[in-house]
Amino acid sequence: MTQPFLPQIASPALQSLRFTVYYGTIAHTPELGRLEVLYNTAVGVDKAGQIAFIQPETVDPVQAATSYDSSLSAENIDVVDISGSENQFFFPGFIDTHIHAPQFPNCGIFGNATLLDWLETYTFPLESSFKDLDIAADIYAKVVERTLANGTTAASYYATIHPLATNLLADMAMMKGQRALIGKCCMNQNSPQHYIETLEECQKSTNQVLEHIHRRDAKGLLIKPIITPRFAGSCTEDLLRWLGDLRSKNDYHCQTHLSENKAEIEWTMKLFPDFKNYTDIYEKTNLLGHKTILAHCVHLTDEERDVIASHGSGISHCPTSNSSITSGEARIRWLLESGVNVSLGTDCSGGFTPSILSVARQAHLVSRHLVMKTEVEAEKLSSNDVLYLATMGGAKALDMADSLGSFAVGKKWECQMIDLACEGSPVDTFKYQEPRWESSERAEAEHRFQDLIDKWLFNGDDRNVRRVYVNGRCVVKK
Ligand SMILES: O=c1[nH]c(=O)c2nc[nH]c2[nH]1
Ligand SMILES: [Zn+2]
Repeated sequence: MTQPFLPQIASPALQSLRFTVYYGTIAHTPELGRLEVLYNTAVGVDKAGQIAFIQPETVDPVQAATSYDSSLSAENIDVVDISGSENQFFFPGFIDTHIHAPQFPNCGIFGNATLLDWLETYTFPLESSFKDLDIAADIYAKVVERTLANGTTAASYYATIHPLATNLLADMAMMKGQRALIGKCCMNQNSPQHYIETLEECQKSTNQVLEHIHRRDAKGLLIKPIITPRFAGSCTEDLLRWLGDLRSKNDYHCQTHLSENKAEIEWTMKLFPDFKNYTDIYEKTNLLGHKTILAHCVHLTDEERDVIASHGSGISHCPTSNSSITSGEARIRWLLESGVNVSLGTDCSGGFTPSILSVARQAHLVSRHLVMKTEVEAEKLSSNDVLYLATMGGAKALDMADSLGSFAVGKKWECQMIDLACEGSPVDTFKYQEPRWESSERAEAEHRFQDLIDKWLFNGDDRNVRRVYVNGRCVVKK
């Protein structure tokens, strides 16, 4: 069958690039709980958007570039210099591993609902309107713009059941320069009559979306498909098996919801009585792999956690959603300690905010609520823990830890330039708020910076995100 003509999209994240040196403070959380800050650092970024060198404590960024490669000179490189400001720094882009793009208009609208009635009352009516491509184009443009403006350089999106609207979401991410996994939502049972597919329709539309994304970005430079059964309750066993086999044959990413709410678990086990537990449904239908992202996981048993760990699947922790629709508190330390990788998801619109910074803040607070119940102090997550989940944790969940999540030679320059003292900044910084107890200048500087990071986490927002870089290119400039 000949394919219809597909016009090219010029993505700002794939435009040609000169060798660029970024110069100033860089900060990241390369390991759980550890903040590393490098001052007066020159980071060389090559034409492919990859980090070529990182040279801390440098006085001359051009010289750093020419000593890396003698064919470079001041004329053929660009320098972005933020070294003059104590309140500006580069930080890895946020990675949102669970977001429902079509639910964006409902952010903040959830009343007193809990999961199953929330789906019926708020979510399915909105999602079903995406058969209208004008509505889809409008909302998908906004969600990509809004998440990028909040420093989200990569996102794993759920779309709706509609293949054409899902293709539009892929195009929108590409056009605006956001790295994205795009999932056509699959559901063939327990859904409203006007918002459901048969098994055959779902197979056909899933293939239509896979084909579109492969044609749009054959090498997966920016966008990739992700197999997306909504959750067990909305899929028959034969659909789950078909999707599981598709996933494993092609080594595709996969995403779904797991163990979010107690009523949901009870209902799911009634629908699938031959399975041991909720996780077993996904394991037996071949949906668990190292590129599978499981959202929520609030009420897992030890046995389920171990099965997830054995498959290397990642978890998307969605604490704003879990608080809003009263699902519970996921035990993140318990998951991390068993070797399960955890990342963060906004889960718009179960979650009310498109900002991963806000979600990180909520993850920090929810861990304290857990401690108030369990009295196990070790369950508390630190600022550096939650920033790790927002960046490196996300990179691992997307199976992109080799290229995203922190600053290292060979990784992509995919980050945000944060300014805590920009005009209109919600963060107040005080000159006299100096560290009080340090024995060395370096320790003093590190504490001062940790304070700044904490203030950013708790008081910052998108106003502090001044530039966003994806694949080495600036895609947001405010
Ligand atoms: O947070 C959630 N959002 C959803 O859209 C959904 N669908 C099934 N389960 C879900 N959970
Ligand atoms: Zn969700």
